[in-house]
Amino acid sequence: MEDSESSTQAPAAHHGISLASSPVRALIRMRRKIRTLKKSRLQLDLTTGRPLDSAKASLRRQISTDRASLFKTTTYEKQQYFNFDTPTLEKLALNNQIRKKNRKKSRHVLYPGNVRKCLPVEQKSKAKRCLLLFIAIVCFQIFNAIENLDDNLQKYDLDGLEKTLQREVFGQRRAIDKLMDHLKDYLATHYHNKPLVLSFNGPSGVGKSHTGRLLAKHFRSVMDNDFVLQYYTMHNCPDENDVAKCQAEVSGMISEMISRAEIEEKIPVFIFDELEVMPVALLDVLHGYFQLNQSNEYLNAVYILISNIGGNEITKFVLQNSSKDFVNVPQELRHLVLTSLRKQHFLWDVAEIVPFTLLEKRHILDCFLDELLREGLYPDHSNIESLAGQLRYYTKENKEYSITGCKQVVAKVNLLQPYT
Ligand SMILES: Nc1ncnc2c1ncn2[C@@H]1O[C@H](COP(=O)(O)OP(=O)(O)OP(=O)(O)O)[C@@H](O)[C@H]1O
Repeated sequence: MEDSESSTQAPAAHHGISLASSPVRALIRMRRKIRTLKKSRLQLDLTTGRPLDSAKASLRRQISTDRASLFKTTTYEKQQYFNFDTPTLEKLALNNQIRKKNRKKSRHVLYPGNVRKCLPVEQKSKAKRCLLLFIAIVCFQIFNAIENLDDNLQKYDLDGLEKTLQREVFGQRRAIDKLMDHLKDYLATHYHNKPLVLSFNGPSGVGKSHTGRLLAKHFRSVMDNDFVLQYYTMHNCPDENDVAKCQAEVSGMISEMISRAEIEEKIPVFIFDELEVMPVALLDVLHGYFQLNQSNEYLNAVYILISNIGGNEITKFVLQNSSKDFVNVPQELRHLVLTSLRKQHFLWDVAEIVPFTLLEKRHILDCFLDELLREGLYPDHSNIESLAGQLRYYTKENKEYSITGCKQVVAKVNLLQPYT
């Protein structure tokens, strides 16, 4: 009855299935076969009861075959029409391999297979260009600033000055180094927030005024004989009763020179010597120019204050530490000198101390040799030795330090008869 039912339904079903895909048709057939097999198995059971196992086995085989064919149709072979070909083991293995290969390949594929592979075209960024331009401008500005610093140092020929001082000032290497460091730092730029105030201190005859004279000569030569003031207290203001006049003179000279220097973008150099005898009223005037609350042009100036104040402290310190070789001026010595300077006036509070130390006998020999040559005399070594032997020395740790420095050298040489 079912058969007849299925045969009557077949055209309608067939019509529906024809629209469906082959896997659906395969499923329907499988269902039908299973039903038929079940039916025949039941019939056998009822009649003999024996071939149940073989019927089961054949049923399983049939189902697995159908499943395999179904799998093959849906997954492995893209056939247009379904068939009942049973796939062999080799075929299945081959299919597995193909599937694995396809999977592997699919992992690497980043581009569709039917188009050319090429890298995306890089877009030129405007921001990047602007950044590069900005970096170039900054580099140029830095380079320009460095060039300007060099320009300023060249303008004052500080290398030339250093060489002159090293050649003509004996036994004061540390003082010269310190002085040059300050000058190079300050004169590298034109605009400053404070004036440079340097104080030369040391015992008599060790080269403080000598160095001041060399500085004045140098800056006069590089600044067209202008913007350098040399002030000797005993010469320019010998009478204490004339202090008010001296004050007005000093103020006038400083202000006038600063105004002219500002127009030419130059830094004036003021050298004041013999400050140990300078009246306090005049020291007050100088102190006024070292203040920070002045108009800008007054902050661009170099002041050099020369005195033998603190000379005794330096002599004591050198004799006590004769065995030590200091690379820099010790802080302790600076403090000693500053203490005795403050007793005189507080204008040294803002000053950088440059201590000039005692000269050794070998430096005195250099002074004699230099002076003899200057005077056009024959530099006989035994003559120099005997002249240097006439001076007085402190003896400490096998070293001889001149008590009067090179101060008497000129006088001794002047007594010599010219060589004929
Ligand atoms: N270190 C030195 N190198 C070369 N020459 C020197 C040195 N010290 C002194 N002289 C010579 O001695 C002379 C006197 O020195 P200078 O006037 O510099 O002494 P000073 O240290 O200023 O002493 P004072 O405080 O007594 O004035 C100078 O003209 C110079 O010729």
